[in-house]
Amino acid sequence: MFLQINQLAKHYQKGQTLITALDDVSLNVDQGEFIALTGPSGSGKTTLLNIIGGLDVQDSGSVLIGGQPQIRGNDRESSAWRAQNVGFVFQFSNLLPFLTAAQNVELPLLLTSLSTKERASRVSAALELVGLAERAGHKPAELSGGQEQRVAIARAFVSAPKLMLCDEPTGDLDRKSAQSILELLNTLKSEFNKTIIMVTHDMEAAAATDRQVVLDKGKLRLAGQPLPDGTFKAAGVR
Ligand SMILES: Nc1ncnc2c1ncn2[C@@H]1O[C@H](COP(=O)(O)OP(=O)(O)OP(=O)(O)O)[C@@H](O)[C@H]1O
Repeated sequence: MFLQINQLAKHYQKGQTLITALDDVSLNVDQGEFIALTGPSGSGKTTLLNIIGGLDVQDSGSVLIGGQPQIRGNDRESSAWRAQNVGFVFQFSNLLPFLTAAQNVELPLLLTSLSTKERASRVSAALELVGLAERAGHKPAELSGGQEQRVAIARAFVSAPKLMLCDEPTGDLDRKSAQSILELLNTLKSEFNKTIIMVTHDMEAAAATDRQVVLDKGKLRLAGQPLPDGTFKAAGVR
């Protein structure tokens, strides 16, 4: 089992109120699985994604990636751990506007010991993979929304993480661009054996994955095989 999430709980204190963001969440994910994480607004999806990726800390419970606990924090060691293990893709591409596509993709590699030449070769391979080799020298403002998201995926992929965590990656895109992003994520899964967890409100996007997991008020409710009409067949949470 590649990703093991055991009995996670997370609360936030907001004034006098204690908010339960995650309540006893357990989930196992195989290497090479593409999972959709769905559920109403405020159900804990982003909290779960951030805890898996080491950006947030749970109150209790554990997360093992490849059998190892995460290294958390904001220091160099935890940033390097994240670059090697987890690739993040967000709803908005968060590319740095003053850097070219290639320079944006290179960013996570600056934390590694790779040489300039090795970095350049990884960056071109990643841009090639997302179909944007010819746009390497373009700045984000010169790219379409879908292209920007492809660059963001190349940036998440370039450091060769086994796990890709995507928070509404198609949320800001038109249907056609969204479709091509979903195809790209499926390529990362099938050709590179990446494990992908994608938060989405879009049932069509969820149906493009292997399995849906639903959060409701911080509890994992159901997991099942998505059907083409966007509904899913209930199944036990593994
Ligand atoms: N930093 C924080 N401080 C206080 N409460 C928070 C914080 N982050 C999240 N929450 C609360 O925790 C709950 C879960 O939030 P989370 O962002 O994980 O939900 P979500 O399912 O991703 O929502 P959405 O679909 O709207 O993005 C919500 O009630 C939210 O208000």
